Amino acid sequence: MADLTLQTGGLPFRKMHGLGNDFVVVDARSAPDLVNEDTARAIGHRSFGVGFDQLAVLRESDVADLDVEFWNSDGSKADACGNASRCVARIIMDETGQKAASIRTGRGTLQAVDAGEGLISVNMGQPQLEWDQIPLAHPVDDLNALPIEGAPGAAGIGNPHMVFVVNDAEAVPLSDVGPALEHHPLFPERTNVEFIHVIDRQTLRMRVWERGGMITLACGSGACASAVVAHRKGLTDRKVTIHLDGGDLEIDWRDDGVWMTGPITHVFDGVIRREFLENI
Ligand SMILES: N[C@@H](CCC[C@H](N)C(=O)O)C(=O)O
Repeated sequence: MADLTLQTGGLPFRKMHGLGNDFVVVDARSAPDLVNEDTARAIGHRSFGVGFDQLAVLRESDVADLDVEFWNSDGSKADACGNASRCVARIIMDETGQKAASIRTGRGTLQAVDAGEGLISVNMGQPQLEWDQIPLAHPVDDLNALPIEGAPGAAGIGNPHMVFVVNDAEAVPLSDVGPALEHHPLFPERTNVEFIHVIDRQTLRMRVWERGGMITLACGSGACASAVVAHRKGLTDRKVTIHLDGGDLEIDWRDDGVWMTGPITHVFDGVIRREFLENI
């Protein structure tokens, strides 16, 4: 049973998504702050719970507009979630009426801006390009060509990513190859796994197996890592459009960090019933 002191009838939440990468957002400024590994896993179950790719918990911050914590549906935590960061930025902008927002995550404090036409941009910071920052288990000769079949590249965006350049990302049997790659021993904290193919110097196609054990329709940090790896391999410019299963993200690796721009959707609000939470 979850350790709860629910004063009310349950746990209010927002359901949001960025390109089909979907989130339950719990605002712990006004709702019980009860998310832990067990509640995250239970709420995240698509048949027995609400279902999400990530859960975001919002808290008061003394350095940014909000502090945010991210959980995967397997109950693990993630320091970064690009698409959820864009959703949280929209919440802040709606609350404040401002066109900019700051969000403190495990990745650091991120800046986001309203890019107009329903788009939100967030600066995911400079990529982590040292083996122990990503982290890898040990140094490698070349971060752009890891000693793994297929010579993937690696980059950290606050979370680890392994990026394979392939001839046809559509043809990759993600659910067959994803689990073993997520748990590859070179990545002691597991890893997100992206497969990209180059359409032209400004355009990539990407599919993703996310750490946490799932295929998602989009991964913002994965799109940033893919853009960084493709550029470092000499395949693309610093600014690219990435076609994901759920739609397009624009990634621009600028002097001040990797900016990601795309749409977000607030789908509905709900309340998780007290009885459900008490029986986890
Ligand atoms: N979907 C996210 C990434 C979520 C975290 C990831 N599964 C991890 O464990 O690192 C995004 O939009 O960045």
